[in-house]
Amino acid sequence: MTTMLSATDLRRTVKSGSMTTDILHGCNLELHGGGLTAVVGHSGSGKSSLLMCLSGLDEPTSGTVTINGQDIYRQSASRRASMLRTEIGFVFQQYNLVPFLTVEENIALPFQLDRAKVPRDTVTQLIESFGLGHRRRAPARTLSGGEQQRTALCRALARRPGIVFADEPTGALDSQSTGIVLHTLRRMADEGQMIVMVTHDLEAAAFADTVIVMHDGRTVDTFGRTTSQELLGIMSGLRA
Ligand SMILES: Nc1ncnc2c1ncn2[C@@H]1O[C@H](COP(=O)(O)OP(=O)(O)OP(=O)(O)O)[C@@H](O)[C@H]1O
Repeated sequence: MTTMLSATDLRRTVKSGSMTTDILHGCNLELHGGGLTAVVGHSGSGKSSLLMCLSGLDEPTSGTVTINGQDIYRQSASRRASMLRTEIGFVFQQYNLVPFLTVEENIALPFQLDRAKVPRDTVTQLIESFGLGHRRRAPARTLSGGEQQRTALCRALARRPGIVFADEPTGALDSQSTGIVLHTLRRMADEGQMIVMVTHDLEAAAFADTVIVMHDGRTVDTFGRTTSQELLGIMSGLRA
């Protein structure tokens, strides 16, 4: 089954003392099937907040998020937890690796916690695709930031969840590693994996099938494949 993701009129308000801040106020999207989607927007426009709401990690104040027609915030806590484990993968800006486990062991860990068989061939293919073959037996605490980021991507993708959400997946990478990651994400999307990434890098967004533009807590536009130059023009038209 190809995964479908939709969000309708998502709003997220946070309260701190007597202060109320609307960080999302009107986000809508509809994505069908696999493919790579990029969420772009100026700093503070709400990209990471949107990703947290879409992925089931932060309940919106109002609005709905559906995955394959199921409203994820209207499920029981145990059902939502199970959806998070089986249907959704997330790569955070902090990579959340276990420092004393190796690259391979970190990727295998979610399977072991679920008492599931580790798909060794998939793990090996991912490690090679993301250029980590020479570091596979290195403990995570010895990895560079970019290597940690790529290990976290492998860990999320190894389970082949319906959707992988990634917050700035190339944020800590040099240009060579950025190229490896984007080409690998592009290939996986072509093979049917749905990937939704937040990025401030318009060159990275140009790899996506769909580009969602955020501004001031709202999704303001959606484009098909586009170039970084076109995106630069669109972004400069938005008030920073
Ligand atoms: N828990 C919170 N409490 C108060 N304000 C918050 C909270 N979370 C986010 N914000 C504010 O909401 C706005 C959107 O934040 P968010 O991190 O989603 O933006 P972003 O587009 O991902 O930014 P960046 O590109 O800089 O990472 C920012 O102004 C941020 O300071």
